[in-house]
Amino acid sequence: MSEYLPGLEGVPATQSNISDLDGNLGILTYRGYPIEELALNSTFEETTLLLLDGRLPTADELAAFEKHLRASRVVKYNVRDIMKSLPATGHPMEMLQTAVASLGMFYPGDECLTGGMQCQDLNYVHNMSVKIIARMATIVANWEHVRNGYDPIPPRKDLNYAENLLYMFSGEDPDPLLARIMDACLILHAEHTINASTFAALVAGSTLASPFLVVAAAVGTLAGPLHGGANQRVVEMLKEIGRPENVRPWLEEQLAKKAKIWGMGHREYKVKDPRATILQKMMRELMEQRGGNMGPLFETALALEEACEEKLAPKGVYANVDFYSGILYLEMGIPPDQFTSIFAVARSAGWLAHWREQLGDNRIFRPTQVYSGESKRSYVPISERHAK
Ligand SMILES: CC(=O)SCCNC(=O)CCNC(=O)[C@H](O)C(C)(C)COP(=O)(O)OP(=O)(O)OC[C@H]1O[C@@H](n2cnc3c(N)ncnc32)[C@H](O)[C@@H]1OP(=O)(O)O
Ligand SMILES: O=C([O-])CC(=O)C(=O)O
Repeated sequence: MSEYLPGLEGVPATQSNISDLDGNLGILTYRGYPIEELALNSTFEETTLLLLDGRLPTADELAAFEKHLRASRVVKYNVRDIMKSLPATGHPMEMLQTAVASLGMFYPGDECLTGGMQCQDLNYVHNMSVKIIARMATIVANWEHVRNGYDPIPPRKDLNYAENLLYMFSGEDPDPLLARIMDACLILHAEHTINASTFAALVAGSTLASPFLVVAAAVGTLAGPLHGGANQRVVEMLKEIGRPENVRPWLEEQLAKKAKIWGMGHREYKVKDPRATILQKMMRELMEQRGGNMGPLFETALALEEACEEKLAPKGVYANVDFYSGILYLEMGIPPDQFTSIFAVARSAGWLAHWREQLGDNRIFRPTQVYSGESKRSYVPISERHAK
């Protein structure tokens, strides 16, 4: 019998050439390029094409891709009507999963199947990927207005992906610095090897489900607080702590209760997540640009990270990507329950790159289990059963 490893820790579930990480050194690369270089020099559009195609595009290729993305932003009014019918009190990730799945209903067909085999049509795979990645931002930003009883703000073709995302939230021309920070955030969140949501996407993709359902499966998986949903919890936690001087007694109490410290810990990293280092630096630079006052949330986060290092570093638990992202999103006017949706917008690039890779050499995911239930027994008529 094979050994059961809870959470599949250390079990290779796929072979991929999209991204790689070294959890002991805190190194993350997309297609071989260090994340620090991409965050500094690339754009979300260019990084997306890198993830999808495997190489950095030429200027012409990038321009054509950007044009295609810009032309694909509008969401059909039927999808907006579905969104309008959803309760405003629901979580934005539930709306996002519903809306992405419903998008697929407008593009029916069995293009994923070629004579019962996986899709070999790279044009179809690329076009569907562009459709989904472009519309993710529109759906997420539209929801902000729909749930507040307003008409959504239509996308603009003259703005890049990050600028347009911020514009669709606020209705105002985005601040160039905040737009550049959002662009870097999207790059940092675009891909991360075989995390839980990417695994969910692969499992769905391996059944030859449509790309809309692949992404819907991944959105649902990202939503949980042990994964992407942690970014919302981090800001709620920092607000609860309130001030840096409250950190230590609060932390003692949480650890005594064996409670989770949101934004801390990672299955793969045994050092600080390199993305958290970049996000923290961006937050510091933003605050310095604004006169040097770090603000209570950021100061509390810095104090909490320092206190956690004493208590949790011996277990290899350090800040992960979700620890500083939310504080940055707040500065951009994004409400906390939309933080994970912004993560999903970015990660759609990685999910679809993995979908394409999976289709290239597909075999359905069907692992085995270690059965731990009763051995064979005979059915008991209801009249002969007794409460225990
Ligand atoms: C984008 C992302 O998904 S990044 C991750 C976002 N998630 C979070 O921030 C939620 C908080 N973190 C966690 O729950 C975990 O660290 C996970 C889910 C990320 C990783 O889980 P696992 O790899 O299964 O680690 P596991 O839960 O076994 O933790 C190992 C040890 O570190 C401790 N630990 C791990 N994370 C934390 C934390 N955030 N707070 C307190 N203790 C922690 C565990 O209690 C455990 O201690 P023990 O050995 O004394 O029992
Ligand atoms: O890799 C993981 O398990 C979670 C993570 O950091 C991500 O998906 O970005």
